[in-house]
Amino acid sequence: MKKIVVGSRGSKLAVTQTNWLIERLAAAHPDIAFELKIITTKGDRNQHQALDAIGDKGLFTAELEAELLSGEIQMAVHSMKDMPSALPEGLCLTVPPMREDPADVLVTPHGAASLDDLPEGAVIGSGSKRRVFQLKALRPDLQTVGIRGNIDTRIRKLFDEHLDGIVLAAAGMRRLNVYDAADYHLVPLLPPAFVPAPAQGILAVEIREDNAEVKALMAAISDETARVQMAAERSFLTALDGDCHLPIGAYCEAAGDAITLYGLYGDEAGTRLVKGSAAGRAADAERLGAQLAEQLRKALEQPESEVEK
Ligand SMILES: NCc1[nH]cc(CCC(=O)O)c1CC(=O)O
Repeated sequence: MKKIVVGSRGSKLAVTQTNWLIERLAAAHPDIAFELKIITTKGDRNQHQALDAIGDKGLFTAELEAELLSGEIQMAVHSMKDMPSALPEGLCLTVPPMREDPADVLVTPHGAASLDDLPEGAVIGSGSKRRVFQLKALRPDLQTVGIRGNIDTRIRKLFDEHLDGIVLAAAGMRRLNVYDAADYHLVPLLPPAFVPAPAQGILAVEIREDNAEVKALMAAISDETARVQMAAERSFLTALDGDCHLPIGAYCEAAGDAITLYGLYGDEAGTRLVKGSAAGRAADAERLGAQLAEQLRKALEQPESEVEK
């Protein structure tokens, strides 16, 4: 029986979503054995350092990419939103499988029904500039504290550190089956009002460019809408040369062939944050991303631009 080795980081989320993908591939290709291989990355070994402090690109991907290039694994699975915008020579992404929930979600111990229900001066845990600056634009009285660790750790810190809330990706919570729980409450922060990270909820399947065989295997479980959304959102990110030091968000709404891309861009200090949108056709997804990026880059340079409410 032919064997395909699928590489993944060892975090609970990474393993869960890689197994999700393997199950789908195995169902579509019963004659092939798909095998999980866990690979530790530099990002996994530096759990307690702030991401900003480590800060190099490919923190969670470099070791997997080395094993793709050497042929030890044939596929590497990541969260698309953690993928650097440029891939190493010789590697590419396949068309992705169906997208999970793209929204962010505020997790609270109080049972707040909306952001407005949070107490005055509430303390929210998040280390993401995109999340923090958007929250403060909506509720300027909110305080924020940095928080790191995997999803379970962050949920534990919500209680241990007596926070009023944390912001997580709905996708990760749903994949780990912790979206519904008795001891906390959820306030979905829905796009386009609250803009998620580019490609949040989409899985990246990275392969060698010359491996037509695995590319063809992925075709059986690929999703055209996710492909178009990924093209538009990632093109926006790439055009802004985005890294995690800047607040950058993008969400592409797709209704058949008609797409609308929503973007968020700001400066490092969060003193300026601009939002905008551009509409077009699915075939123009990449061009739309680059065009919206240019529009927002210019808007941010205008002295009168300010934090949007
Ligand atoms: N930054 C970590 C990370 N990378 C991917 C996800 C969730 C899954 C996804 O967005 O696809 C998360 C957790 C989070 O942001 O809450």
